[in-house]
Amino acid sequence: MTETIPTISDITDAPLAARLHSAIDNKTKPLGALGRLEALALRIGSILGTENPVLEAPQMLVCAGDHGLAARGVSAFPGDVTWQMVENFLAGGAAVSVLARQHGLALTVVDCGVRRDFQPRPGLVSRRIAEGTADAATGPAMTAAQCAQAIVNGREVVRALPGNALLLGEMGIGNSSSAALLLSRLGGLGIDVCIGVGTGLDAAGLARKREVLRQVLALHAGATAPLDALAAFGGFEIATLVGAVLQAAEERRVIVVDGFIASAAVLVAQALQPCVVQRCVAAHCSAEPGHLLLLERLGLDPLLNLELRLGEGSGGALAWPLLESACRILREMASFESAGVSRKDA
Ligand SMILES: O=C(O)c1ccc[n+]([C@@H]2O[C@H](COP(=O)([O-])O)[C@@H](O)[C@H]2O)c1
Ligand SMILES: Cc1cc2nc[nH]c2cc1C
Repeated sequence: MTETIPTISDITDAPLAARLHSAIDNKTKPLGALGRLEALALRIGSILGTENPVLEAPQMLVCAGDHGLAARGVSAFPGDVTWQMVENFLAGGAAVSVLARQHGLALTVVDCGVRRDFQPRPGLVSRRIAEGTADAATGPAMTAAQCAQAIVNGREVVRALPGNALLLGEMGIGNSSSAALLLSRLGGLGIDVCIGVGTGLDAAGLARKREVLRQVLALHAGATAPLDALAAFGGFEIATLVGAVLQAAEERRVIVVDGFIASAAVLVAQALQPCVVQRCVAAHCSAEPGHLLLLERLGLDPLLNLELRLGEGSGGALAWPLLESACRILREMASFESAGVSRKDA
């Protein structure tokens, strides 16, 4: 049986980091001229434990689930959009479907608890906990047992996937509320700065979301431990992603973090096992205002700032070519010595 929380080791390796630094500095370019791509190359080399990293069989994992809280009008869209978008992912028409195809990312969609049954088909993995979470405004979104099961599910799904890179994606109407609540509780921030328009609330909708989330936070004042907060605020797709992050970290895969909601899953995983973040690359900074605050708490610098607020893993897919370029720079760029290029005058 899979344990819920694995121990994630510290992968700090000073001699390897020094070799990577010197390999990057000896490439045919002025010192530091490849900017943040150099830090990215260093990070990927450190995660994969080599000066010649090759990203293999990258996996885009989109976890989907419904939220009881969505019935309280905290989203601009109806809950049915969760299952409709799962169909769209599988039919190949969603943004993440298009971008995953473009970049050669294998797409797996996990039904973690969508309020609708799906016909089995390739690319869909069924790991349903229930037909959506309970309403977090009246009690915990999930039980401790459901939360633990969702984490184990995420671990098992990733364990069965090939490759050494995992891109995180999610879908769930109402899940920007879960992410805001998790950030507030685990990040020690007032709820107001953690809330944004999500799928596009108007001013009245945003005011309603603020009011609902203040009440939810107060109802679960005692849920301060990471797993208690996760169970209180949901959702199933976030808990499944927590398991996916823990498993990928244990296997030393490169973890590409998407927007606000995927990052909230990493925040929970970090609270459980701080070293998971060593394996993470932040793809982008979402337009959802809490995301920047969340990334600061993770200590991650986002690669892109395209004002995305879509989720699905779309930002991870867009950032993917940068990770591939960083690896190619390490593997294929000539050094001053090998190319016979003169160094800077002393
Ligand atoms: O990832 C983000 O930064 C992001 C920001 C805003 C919205 N989303 C997506 O929109 C949904 C959540 O928004 P909401 O308004 O329903 O809470 C969910 O399906 C997410 O994938 C995602
Ligand atoms: C259409 C739509 C697509 C999405 N993809 C991720 N979250 C979403 C929310 C909506 C509403």
